[in-house]
Amino acid sequence: MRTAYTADQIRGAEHTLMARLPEGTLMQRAAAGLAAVCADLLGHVYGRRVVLLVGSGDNGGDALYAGQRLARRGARVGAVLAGSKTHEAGLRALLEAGGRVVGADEIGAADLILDGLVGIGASGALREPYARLAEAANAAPGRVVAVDVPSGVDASSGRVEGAAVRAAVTVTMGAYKTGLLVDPGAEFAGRVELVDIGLGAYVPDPDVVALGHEDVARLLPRPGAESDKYRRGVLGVAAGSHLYTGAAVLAVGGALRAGAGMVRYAGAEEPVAQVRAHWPEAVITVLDRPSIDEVGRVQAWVLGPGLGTGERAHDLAASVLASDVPVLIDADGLTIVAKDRELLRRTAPVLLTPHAGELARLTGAERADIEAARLEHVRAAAAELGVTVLLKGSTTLIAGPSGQARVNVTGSSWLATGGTGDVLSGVAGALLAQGLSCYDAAACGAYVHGLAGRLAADGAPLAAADVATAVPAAIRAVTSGSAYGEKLGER
Ligand SMILES: NC(=O)C1=CN([C@@H]2O[C@H](COP(=O)(O)OP(=O)(O)OC[C@H]3O[C@@H](n4cnc5c(N)ncnc54)[C@H](O)[C@@H]3O)[C@@H](O)[C@H]2O)[C@@H](O)CC1
Ligand SMILES: [K+]
Repeated sequence: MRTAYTADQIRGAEHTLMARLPEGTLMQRAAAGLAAVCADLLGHVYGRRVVLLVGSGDNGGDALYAGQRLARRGARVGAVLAGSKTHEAGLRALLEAGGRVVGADEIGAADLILDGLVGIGASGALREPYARLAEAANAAPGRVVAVDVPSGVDASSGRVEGAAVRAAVTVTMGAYKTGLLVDPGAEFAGRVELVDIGLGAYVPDPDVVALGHEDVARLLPRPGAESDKYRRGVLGVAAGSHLYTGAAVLAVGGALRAGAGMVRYAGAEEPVAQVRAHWPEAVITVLDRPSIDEVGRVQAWVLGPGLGTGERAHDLAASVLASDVPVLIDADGLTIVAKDRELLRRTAPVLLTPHAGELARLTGAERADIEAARLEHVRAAAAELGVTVLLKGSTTLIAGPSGQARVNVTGSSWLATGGTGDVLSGVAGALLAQGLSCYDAAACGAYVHGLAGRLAADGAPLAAADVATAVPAAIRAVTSGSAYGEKLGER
């Protein structure tokens, strides 16, 4: 499990820890870790060109002391001093080790660029000359390593307003910052390396959590000796229409592959024919009227993929939501409840799985605003609607109604293709039917689905059906502890 924190949380913990240590200890620990990662990236250090972008705060101090360590090992280290002031002791240390102060024109010739412009002390968009230096680093051929946080990325939220450093690696001090895990910030951070500076015992409850293999393995339901198909969880799927038959096939496929004891599919004749052809395992009800009265007992429903948004779809949604079991609402189901919020008034749990555009329809926010501040918006929507919300995207976020939030780090850009969302609804729905809470079903579903996407893609394009096929392999990888695809920043 990775736990991440806001800048204020980190600052509080650092304050407590710093009071117990000789002055400068934490910065030396940070610099040592930073220099080690840089040396690793450089391969051999002697003679290599390193340019430090040094801001006016302690983030610049970290860069200067790391530069000192690299200079001692024979690197040619130059510092671009960007601020109105500079960490004096750090600069002295660098110069004594043979480093120099250089102009921004040297950025282009560097093998490695260390971004120490701003860290958790930043506020708002980068000012000049920082913004210009960030752009120069991005345009340069050398590897860019961000100190603590890529400058221009808000450490607490992942927001990026204006220019920001695009790092190959971010070396973060003491604990992960939320903005390194949440897009757009996560995209700028590249691979994230955590340096232990002894902060662990002093951090409060995390702002956001990213599950790992071991957490998901612990949460995933496993059939016991006494399990039969009913006890393993029966999922109802209300999806597909005469126009959109594929969504039904993919949702049912995802559910079957994710361990539902049984899937009851309820739909019109056209999607029924397709579901039957693909999944003889599914138990079918052809719906003559928009009601689930004739469908047998289920433990959870998936509602919405390819359902359409007309009157008939609305009435079917109302019938599903009138049941007393958890309901996952996706795609057209989201459009229906966005127009008729009353449908969400129910006592059994609800899990919504929108992308940013669908969330915009639900809450009335602008899509661009949601994309810019994804965590804030998913949390607000969950609190306002009193449900669990999974916001799809390059980093998928999950928020519960009382403010808890998780981020999924297994996603892959190959998953951005039609139909993968339908598979996800089936996977998460199957987990709901097996008794997981909405929050756990969403997080485990996203995790397994992301991993299945990586396995299916393996560096090449995939079709949504391939993701469903790869779900058992993903579950196997999780439960056997294989490290495949677990590293942050590998996307
Ligand atoms: N406090 C500690 O004990 C430790 C701090 N560490 C480092 O210190 C950093 C925090 O240092 P600081 O609190 O000094 O803050 P930063 O160095 O992150 O930034 C503060 C400085 O940046 C300027 N600034 C803020 N926003 C700006 C913007 N948008 N454009 C241009 N300039 C801007 C401010 O005027 C201020 O001078 C951490 O990110 C980490 O790198 C580490 O050394 C670990 C230990
Ligand atoms: K930085």
